[in-house]
Amino acid sequence: MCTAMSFTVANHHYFGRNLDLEISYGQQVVITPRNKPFNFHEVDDLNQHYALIGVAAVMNDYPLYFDAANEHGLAMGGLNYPDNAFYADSKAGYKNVASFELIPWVLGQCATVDEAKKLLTNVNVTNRQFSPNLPASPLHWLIADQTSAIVVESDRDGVHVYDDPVGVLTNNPSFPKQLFNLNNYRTLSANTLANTFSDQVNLTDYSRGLGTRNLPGGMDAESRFVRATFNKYNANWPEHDEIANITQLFHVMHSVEQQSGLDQVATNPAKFEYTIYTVGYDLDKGSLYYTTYTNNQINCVDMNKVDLASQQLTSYPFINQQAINHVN
Ligand SMILES: C[C@H](CCC(=O)NCCS(=O)(=O)O)[C@H]1CC[C@H]2[C@@H]3[C@H](O)C[C@@H]4C[C@H](O)CC[C@]4(C)[C@H]3C[C@H](O)[C@]12C
Repeated sequence: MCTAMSFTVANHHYFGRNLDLEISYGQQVVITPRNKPFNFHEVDDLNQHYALIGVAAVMNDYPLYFDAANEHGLAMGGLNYPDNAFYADSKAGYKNVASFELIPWVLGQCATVDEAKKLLTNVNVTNRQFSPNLPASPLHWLIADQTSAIVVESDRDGVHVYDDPVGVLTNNPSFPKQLFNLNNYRTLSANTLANTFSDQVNLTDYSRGLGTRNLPGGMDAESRFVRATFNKYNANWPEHDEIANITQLFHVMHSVEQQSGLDQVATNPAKFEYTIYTVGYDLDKGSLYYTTYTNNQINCVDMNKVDLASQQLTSYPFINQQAINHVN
């Protein structure tokens, strides 16, 4: 499972993502500069494009992005959508883009969600594999800029592009069902509540936080969708303090993280999914902040510190070593 969300705090814009999985693909933080060509199989190559920063597995010098943001503050993440995602063969008259090409194709040439929506009209997400040992993954995608968000789902009946008014995405079921399910939680509250049970029954407010008692705590994707959305909208944001905002963003993302041991992998019962990494993109500055499961310290990679006019990928392996601050 995974969780992604966009945040806007006063005039600061962020995009967060947890990658929950039991295996690693050797992913790193990867910056693709403007002149490193993106070659696609059926749509036009992008020889010059917007620069990207994100998390990717680099195979044959090709960045297979899990999530990324471009220099204009458009961000995108691919999240598991098993049993629902359907990728078709190439179809005449469509923009045929393989699932693994979608992130560079969109972020390479769109600066905003509106531009992405236009580009995505008439797209057909194809079932082409990157290589024989990397079959296409069943994904859906969250795309967000500083002001809005959309979700892209390629189902059996075609590609859907939904407005995402809450800027959150997890996994199954499909996005419209996740959004509708929020209605079931409309009485959740971060406030101290009155007794609406009955004025004939004496019920006391015996503990702080009772308004969140029915906030779902599960690892499942529906629970995380509700929890992530509630926590995002109710978190106090310091607004003008960048470090405090980043810190709060990580608190929200970690409120839906998967602790190892809680989510068994059905096909491999000895394994458990866990939050391998959490990223928080500063969409205004082009910085990527991250923590990993074994390193709670927030690390930062700034895309503007590399030569964005070059042609070479720059990769930074995740720092997984826990940094304990020994005080005596
Ligand atoms: C599985 C990952 C999503 C995390 C998630 O939702 N896990 C839940 C697993 S489960 O439902 O609970 O079983 C996704 C996110 C990005 C994906 C990767 C990226 O799409 C990049 C390439 C794309 C290639 O087609 C396949 C390998 C791959 C390297 C993908 C492997 C895998 O599908 C990743 C890592």
